[in-house]
Amino acid sequence: MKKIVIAIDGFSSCGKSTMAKDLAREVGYIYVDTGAMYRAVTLFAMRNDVFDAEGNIDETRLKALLPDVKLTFQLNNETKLPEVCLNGENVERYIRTLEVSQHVSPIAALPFVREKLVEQQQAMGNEKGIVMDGRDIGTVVFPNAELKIFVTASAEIRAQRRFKELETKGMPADFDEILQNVEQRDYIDTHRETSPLRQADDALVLDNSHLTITEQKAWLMEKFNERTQE
Ligand SMILES: Nc1ncnc2c1ncn2[C@@H]1O[C@H](COP(=O)(O)OP(=O)(O)O)[C@@H](O)[C@H]1O
Ligand SMILES: Nc1ccn([C@@H]2O[C@H](COP(=O)(O)OP(=O)(O)O)[C@@H](O)[C@H]2O)c(=O)n1
Repeated sequence: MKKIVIAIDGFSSCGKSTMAKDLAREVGYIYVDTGAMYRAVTLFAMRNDVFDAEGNIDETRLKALLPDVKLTFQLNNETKLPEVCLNGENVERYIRTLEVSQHVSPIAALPFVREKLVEQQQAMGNEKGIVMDGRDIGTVVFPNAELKIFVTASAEIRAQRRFKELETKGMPADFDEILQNVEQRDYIDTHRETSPLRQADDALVLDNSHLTITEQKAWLMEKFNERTQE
């Protein structure tokens, strides 16, 4: 069967990585969470005094430090999923906090940050057989991807899903704060100048507001089978 590239984009917290991971596991493809890469750079910026007390970014400082940032992925033996490492340190458990979520979109809007990460993402897709999720995968990273999905769901439903997830992970947060963060990131991600979040013209749209994880998995599997058998 021919190997393809699958690009999954969409709004924050709508289930992109859940779908992407499920499919990759099922068909034996590599899964890449590009949001984790932007989150890791954000964690690096937070640890290295790139933000001032008001949350403004010292771009000159970040630009100077960025060549020292090395992102790699390490397979978790239990979950069999790749986890992001920042200069060799597995930072998976630090990058999903609300604090990182509150700083990530302005960092991801910086062209010099995107340039570095997009280059690494494109190199990972050279051999195909990859499922990548993010905001600009079908539009910028892999404009020729054989299968492009654009996922969406209402902001309230997305915030509820994230709320439940943080609670389960033992990182409880305020629902209104999560909702505000989801809406704020959607705004920044869709309005930034470089590679804004938008649906690729040839993407299939999935509103999964009222789909279960099992239903969305089956939907994606069907699309995958169609594309690989064409
Ligand atoms: N269809 C669905 N119904 C209910 N919860 C879902 C669904 N899809 C994903 N989730 C849950 O929503 C949360 C966010 O999903 P995730 O895949 O991390 O979203 P994204 O990658 O788009 O940010 C996770 O806790 C996940 O288990
Ligand atoms: N390809 C990508 C992936 C993420 N991002 C940025 O990184 C942030 C975090 O991405 P994520 O996928 O982890 O976000 P969630 O939807 O999982 O909360 C997004 O809000 C975007 O600002 C991006 O700009 N481009």
